Amino acid sequence: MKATAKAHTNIALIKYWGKRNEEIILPTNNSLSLTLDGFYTETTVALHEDYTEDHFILDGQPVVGEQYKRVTTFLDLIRKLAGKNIYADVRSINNVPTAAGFASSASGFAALAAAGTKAMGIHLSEQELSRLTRQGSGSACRSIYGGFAEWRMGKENDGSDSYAVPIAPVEHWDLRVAAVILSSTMKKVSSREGMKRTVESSPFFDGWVNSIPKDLEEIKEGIKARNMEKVGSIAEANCLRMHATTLGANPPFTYWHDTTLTVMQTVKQLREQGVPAYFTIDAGPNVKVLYLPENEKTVEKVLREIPGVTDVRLSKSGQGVTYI
Ligand SMILES: O=C(O)C[C@@](O)(CF)CCOP(=O)(O)OP(=O)(O)O
Repeated sequence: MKATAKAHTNIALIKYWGKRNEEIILPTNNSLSLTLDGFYTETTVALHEDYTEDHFILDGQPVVGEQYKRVTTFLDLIRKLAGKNIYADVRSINNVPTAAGFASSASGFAALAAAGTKAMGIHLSEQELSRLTRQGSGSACRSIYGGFAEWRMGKENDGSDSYAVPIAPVEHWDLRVAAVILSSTMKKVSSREGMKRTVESSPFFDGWVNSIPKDLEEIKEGIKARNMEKVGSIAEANCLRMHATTLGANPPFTYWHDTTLTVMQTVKQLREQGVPAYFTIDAGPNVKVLYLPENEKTVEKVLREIPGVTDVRLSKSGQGVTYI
């Protein structure tokens, strides 16, 4: 059996930052994201009776090591669900500028979960697919849906109630995102390592977690009302609170470098000039800027002129996972 699926990456407006369970990936807080049209992964899973292990080709290159291990471990979950001990040839094409700091693992694991379950003959609801995808990479569970999605952390220890739910479809609001790509040679602390260190050692972590419920409630009201100022300011403040936790970790760290700060200041200047733009930053130096369609030309021009910016990639909100 063979199946192909396409999934888009997503940008968190309320960040997932902290795990309460590393093994099955359970978070310390709810999160909320916007699925993006511009960046996606297409994955084909083909089952082979004669294989004794999985084969994984990413953008034409065989994958080995840690990345291979994460994929084959994830496929074990699907094999267990299907009650089949069969291996697969997995081929993924990433249309995600990994340099853009987008978690290509988000679109990658969502596409893999969809193609893998279909190839194995398992029919999951979107909620069940999101719950499975979560165990590949937390943020990926939100990419099952298009538009705005919320990952509910759940209360159970087995993860049975930890999955994403749709908040508003793509058609609800044409909110745009510009991925500002910076030339960065910084050694990155992975989101997984960064979260772990922060949870374990940052005195600011509890303040971060306690701030989420109010942020989440208010940003959902803002999305419903298509209120750019409300959604943008909450997203920006939430991102700053997330990154504040890293400064308090032991050893302290930050994902930002000089150009990151310049972009943040430029976004604030755009607002002072009457252009509603807001930034958010994930586990890397790159900045994502939220803006409205009517301001696209101004926003792109201003961002491209910032020294140290190597590219600006524009995206609309995108669809959830689809089968090709
Ligand atoms: O996307 C967000 O909510 C915020 C972040 O991007 C960081 F800012 C976290 C992404 O974490 P992920 O790569 O999903 O971790 P995994 O579960 O260890 O694979």
